[in-house]
Amino acid sequence: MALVAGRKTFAAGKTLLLRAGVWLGAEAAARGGNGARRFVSQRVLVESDVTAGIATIKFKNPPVNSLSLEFLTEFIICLEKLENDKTYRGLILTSDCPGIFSAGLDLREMCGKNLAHYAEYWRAIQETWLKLYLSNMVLVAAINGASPAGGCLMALSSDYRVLADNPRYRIGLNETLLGIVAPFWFKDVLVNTIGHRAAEHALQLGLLFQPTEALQVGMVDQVVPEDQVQSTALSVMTEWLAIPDHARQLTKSMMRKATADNLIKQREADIQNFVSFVSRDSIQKSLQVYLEKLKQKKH
Ligand SMILES: CC/C=C\C/C=C\C/C=C\C/C=C/C(=O)SCCNC(=O)CCNC(=O)[C@H](O)C(C)(C)COP(=O)(O)OP(=O)(O)OC[C@H]1O[C@@H](n2cnc3c(N)ncnc32)[C@H](O)[C@@H]1OP(=O)(O)O
Repeated sequence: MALVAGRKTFAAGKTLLLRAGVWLGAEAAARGGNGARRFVSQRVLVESDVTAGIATIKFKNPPVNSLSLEFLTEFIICLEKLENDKTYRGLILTSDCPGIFSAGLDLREMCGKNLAHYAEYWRAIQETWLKLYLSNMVLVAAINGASPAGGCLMALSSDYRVLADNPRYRIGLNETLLGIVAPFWFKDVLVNTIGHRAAEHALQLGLLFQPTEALQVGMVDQVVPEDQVQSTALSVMTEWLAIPDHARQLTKSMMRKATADNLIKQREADIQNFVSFVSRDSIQKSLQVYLEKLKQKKH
């Protein structure tokens, strides 16, 4: 097992420092005789079935799988490894944290930090989304927990969404409830999924949908009993993998390219927008109040 601290080159010639020890010697991990491999990194678990060509990424960033910079760094590396390894044609995204798919962006990365940090963080968010949204693999989200904001975006960026039937597992882009605004590319992905009118309604009110509502509005494709989420994701994956890759990939690209290009052509401006927005005193105050409310909820 090799622990490395290095540099990861991102688009636009920028680099993201790998702060965390990240395990890159994945292939050396336990490799069963049945074609099963298990990659391990600190915050991202990758299990794979080589024979079927299917990998499963389990988010493992307790307590709530927030998208911290360290988590995103590991996640991007895992995604790249899978994308570049032609063994894998399908990827299931799910969570290792009971009851939470992902709490979305890590609010601590957006509070009380300097401008360079906000820029670095936002670039990692953009990179994660572009890699997910444009993946050549079939992506199925097995949503086994709450999925607000950035967590919802990860699910929406998949090709198919299976949500556990538990009223506590709400999903949606709730940014306005935090006093912030969903970026235009979050909005674009929501519009592509549920249509303009429903997206406008959901975004303005920051709606978090319960499973039956999410199914009704088209935010997820299937709602199943909690203990059937993984098996359903797997059988959906098998169906999708029956389609010839080249035809499916070109079709996916045809459907998604314009949305991704919209961000790609203005990545730097989008970073600057985020930095100037999030560093405003009023926004910092809103985020701090929201974080404080989350903390006090327990007491
Ligand atoms: C002009 C516009 C230009 C540019 C755009 C600008 C800005 C917009 C930018 C970005 C868009 C933002 C996207 C986001 O994703 S923001 C994050 C939104 N997420 C949420 O609202 C979820 C908040 N969390 C919850 O609702 C609950 O925690 C949850 C349902 C996920 C789980 O509930 P549970 O009861 O199981 O746990 P808690 O006790 O609430 O939490 C445990 C622990 O974790 C901390 N926590 C929770 N969520 C976050 C988070 N997102 N980031 C950081 N920390 C989080 C929580 O405070 C608790 O901490 P502690 O008390 O210390 O244990």
